[in-house]
Amino acid sequence: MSKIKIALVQMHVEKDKYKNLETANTFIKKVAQEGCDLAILPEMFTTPYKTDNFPIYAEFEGEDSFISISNMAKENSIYLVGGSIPEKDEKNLVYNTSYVFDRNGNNIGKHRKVHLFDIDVEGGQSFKESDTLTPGNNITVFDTEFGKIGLCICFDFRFPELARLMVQKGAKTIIVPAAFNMTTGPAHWDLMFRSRAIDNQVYAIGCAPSRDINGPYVSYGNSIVTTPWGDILYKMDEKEGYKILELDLEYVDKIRKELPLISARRLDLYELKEK
Ligand SMILES: NC(=O)CC(=O)C(=O)O
Repeated sequence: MSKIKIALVQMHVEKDKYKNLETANTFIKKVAQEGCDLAILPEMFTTPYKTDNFPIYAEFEGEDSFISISNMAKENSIYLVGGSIPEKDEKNLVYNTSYVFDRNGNNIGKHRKVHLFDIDVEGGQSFKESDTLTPGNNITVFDTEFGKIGLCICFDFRFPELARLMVQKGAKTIIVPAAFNMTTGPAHWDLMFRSRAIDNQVYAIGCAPSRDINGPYVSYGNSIVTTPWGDILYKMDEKEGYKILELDLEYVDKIRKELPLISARRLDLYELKEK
């Protein structure tokens, strides 16, 4: 299967977790009816993006949000990258976790954000995920009938090594539930997606919450798809909405053949390894 219809769901996130799950459900039904194969929700779509909220909204794997995302996939017979949600473990450590479900609602992927978003930009955005979150330790690639897809969360995508390791594991597409802000978004969002796409000759897909200027963290929005050639195939604005796009995965092979980068690496001189 070389063509995949993906949907970006740039939803509004509010305080009520169950209202957020309902909003996601409404969008997922709609994009499935319009023929989408795989839908993507934003980073931390069950809670306003605020460190204090994460432990309060956190759930064990298999609890309400997990079940609800799995049901959305199953009832609509689509692959679903469930943005991310705060997940807690038996030691009460909290992670920023993305779950992926197949068309039968089976959990086929899980990524815990590996690089925590700790920044302090003078005159701009400050944030410290490590106040309440613990980083994950895995590089994540999941399998579909459309081939292998890499998955990471927002700040993770700033680290070129991680994207390259996903590609070394076979990814031709990389999906990134994300939430840039009004300091880093205008400066780096497009550039980061285009850079990772060119470096790795992949489709790079970012899905963000819509912008809420009254929220504790103002999301940049602008959910995006960049091509293996580095073009922006599509970019949303800041408002709530969705977009379905067809991606041709043979285009990845074409670009990799015409402009060989992955195959032309000097592995006798340097090497990147997963530990
Ligand atoms: N929210 C993030 O993890 C990252 C982000 O906003 C940025 O890198 O900028």
